[in-house]
Amino acid sequence: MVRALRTENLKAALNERRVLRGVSLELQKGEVLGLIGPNGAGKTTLVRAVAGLIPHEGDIFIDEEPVASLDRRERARRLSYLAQGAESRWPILAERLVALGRLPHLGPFMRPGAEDDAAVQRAMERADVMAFKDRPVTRLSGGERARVMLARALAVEAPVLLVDEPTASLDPYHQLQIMEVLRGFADEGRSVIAVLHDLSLASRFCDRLALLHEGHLAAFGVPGEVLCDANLEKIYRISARRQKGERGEIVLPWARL
Ligand SMILES: Nc1ncnc2c1ncn2[C@@H]1O[C@H](COP(=O)(O)OP(=O)(O)OP(=O)(O)O)[C@@H](O)[C@H]1O
Repeated sequence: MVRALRTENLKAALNERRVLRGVSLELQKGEVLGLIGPNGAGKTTLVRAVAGLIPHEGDIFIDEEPVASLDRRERARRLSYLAQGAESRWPILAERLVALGRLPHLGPFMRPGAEDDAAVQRAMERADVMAFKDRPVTRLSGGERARVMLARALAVEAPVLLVDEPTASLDPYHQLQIMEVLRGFADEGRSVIAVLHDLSLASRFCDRLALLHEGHLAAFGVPGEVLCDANLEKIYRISARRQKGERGEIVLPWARL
């Protein structure tokens, strides 16, 4: 297995509050890694630190290169990020918004070429948003807009994709579709870190899970192990039922403890 990304003792503070307390994890090529944990555990802070959006201590490597050695454009080509609840306030047409995902590939004064157009089409087809391409994003439903924003992140065609709660506002059909899109993206040899709250989707579609709790990495491994009864009880304060799936156990949150 080849590593796509790793963090070493990653720490971050927000307004002097220590939020990440030394997280070391790694992402393999071809892997979907689910980043899970209760509200406030530090998941968004971790992906924002990896995306270079907040100051941090510790090291981040992409393809074994320290990200600190990459310029902004190169970092944006290597790592695509979809923020939690990403929105556009401007009535830009959906296709134009997706095309913004190609900006890291364009030099100053360069116009998009055939390869950029093809990447935009691929991303829109994957996210199932071709039907909205000529509509202003401000006139789409929340779930439709969320898929357009995902298409923008996919259009970068970066080796590493970071997505923060990509299924949050989607109906069950599109939740499954987006998880299949992320799976397909990784199966092509790219890598995904997805912040997820839905433990059944996480256990079904992710290769491994990183469980954050109070800024620490509480568990890291295959879903069945990370979502063991003891972790569910201690960290999530729930019990679960389990079902056999293609990749191991699928965990269905069942009762509060
Ligand atoms: N700007 C801020 N200043 C101070 N503390 C913050 C700030 N933003 C977030 N926090 C705190 O940092 C902690 C981690 O927040 P973060 O958003 O990373 O959690 P999360 O795991 O993504 O949570 P959720 O599942 O609720 O989205 C929380 O306790 C939160 O209250």
